[in-house]
Amino acid sequence: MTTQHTTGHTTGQTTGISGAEIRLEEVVKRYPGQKTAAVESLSLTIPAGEIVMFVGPSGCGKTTSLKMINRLIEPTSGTILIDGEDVRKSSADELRRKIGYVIQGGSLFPHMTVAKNIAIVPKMLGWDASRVKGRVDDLLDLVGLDPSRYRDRYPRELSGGQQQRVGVARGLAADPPVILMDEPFGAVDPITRQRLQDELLSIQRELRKTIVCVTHDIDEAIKLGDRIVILREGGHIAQYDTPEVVLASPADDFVSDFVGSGSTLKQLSLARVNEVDLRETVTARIGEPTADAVQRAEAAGERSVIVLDDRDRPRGWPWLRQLKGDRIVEPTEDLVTVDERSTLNDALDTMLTSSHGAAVVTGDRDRYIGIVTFDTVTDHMRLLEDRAVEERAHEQAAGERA
Ligand SMILES: Nc1ncnc2c1ncn2[C@@H]1O[C@H](COP(=O)(O)OP(=O)(O)OP(=O)(O)O)[C@@H](O)[C@H]1O
Repeated sequence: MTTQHTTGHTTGQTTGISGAEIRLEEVVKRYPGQKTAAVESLSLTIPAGEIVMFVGPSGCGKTTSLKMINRLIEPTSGTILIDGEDVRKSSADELRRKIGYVIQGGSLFPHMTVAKNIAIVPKMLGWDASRVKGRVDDLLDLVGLDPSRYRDRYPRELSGGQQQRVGVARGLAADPPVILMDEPFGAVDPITRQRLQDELLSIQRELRKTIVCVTHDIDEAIKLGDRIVILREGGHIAQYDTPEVVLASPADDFVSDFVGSGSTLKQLSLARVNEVDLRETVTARIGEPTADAVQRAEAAGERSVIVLDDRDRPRGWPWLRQLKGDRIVEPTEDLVTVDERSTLNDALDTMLTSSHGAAVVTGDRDRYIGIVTFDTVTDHMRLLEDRAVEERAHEQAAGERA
């Protein structure tokens, strides 16, 4: 699949970044009849290829700011530049090509199939039928839906999470350098939400778009954001920084109240699965004789095996006693995995739904890379707590000296 943006901008071509820089310069939005502006004067640079999360209390101007970028809302004054070009000078077609848009629930057209929903923008841009078809299948694959099973379904025949995946595919359809997302995962249950977030991180690792995403959820902002913009009323920036800095040194009381106390659990949201040691375990292939897999596992002292498909994707994690009745290894339906870029917090949630006290970890394109265990996470928590105690002692000693 083409991951490089090919419409003329040069940002990051050598580094694999396909996103474009976004600059807001003193952008103001005053709705008719409003006494105070919804956004008073917002200036901000969003680097190419990064995910920037907008958070803040209800009504602070997050959605207004986002929609001004693709001109769904016209700014009252100020300038917005994408890759140095003023969005006001772009035609509607150019904006569609440059900016994908994903909102809660995917907002799919109910009377159109999945394929038609995804193809809307490419068709508007005049792509020929075979290119559109190829693109739809690529995108379904990218968002983890088997094209042959899902392309001809209607939105009502999909779960909420699947609809949201199609919504993401539609946002990516014309390979735009910029994707805007408004509460994209707000309408799904926590486990699906976590999966969709993981998938977004995995897709982003591949595509390196510039993604601007509005959320109510500070944990989602910490997890997904390369940077977080915390807005207060009137679209004023309270802090704009990496999640690490926002958590470790909130700019003021407003930010620390909003972010919540720097508890160990919050710190677990900062640590990624790929930062701790993963454990190897025995794997088996779908279709191989069960006896072989059982023998390998028993020789290694394991009581279960991870079942992989022909593309190394985990498809089950049976106990050996469950396997013994079958002649060949079969997939099971209920395996929940975590992406290597997931937070330890998510891994912990996933483990709580598993009888193994561990979670299966996947990398690019959902390939199996190992397991993360409960003990590893609790060890890491202990390490963080020790560090925090040390830091407090250090600060106290410094205070006493002064
Ligand atoms: N079309 C409109 N006409 C008048 N006022 C509006 C309009 N849209 C939004 N506002 C007001 O502008 C301010 C910012 O709204 P906006 O939707 O951008 O906030 P938000 O931070 O996204 O809020 P939420 O988190 O509740 O979605 C609010 O005071 C809102 O009432």
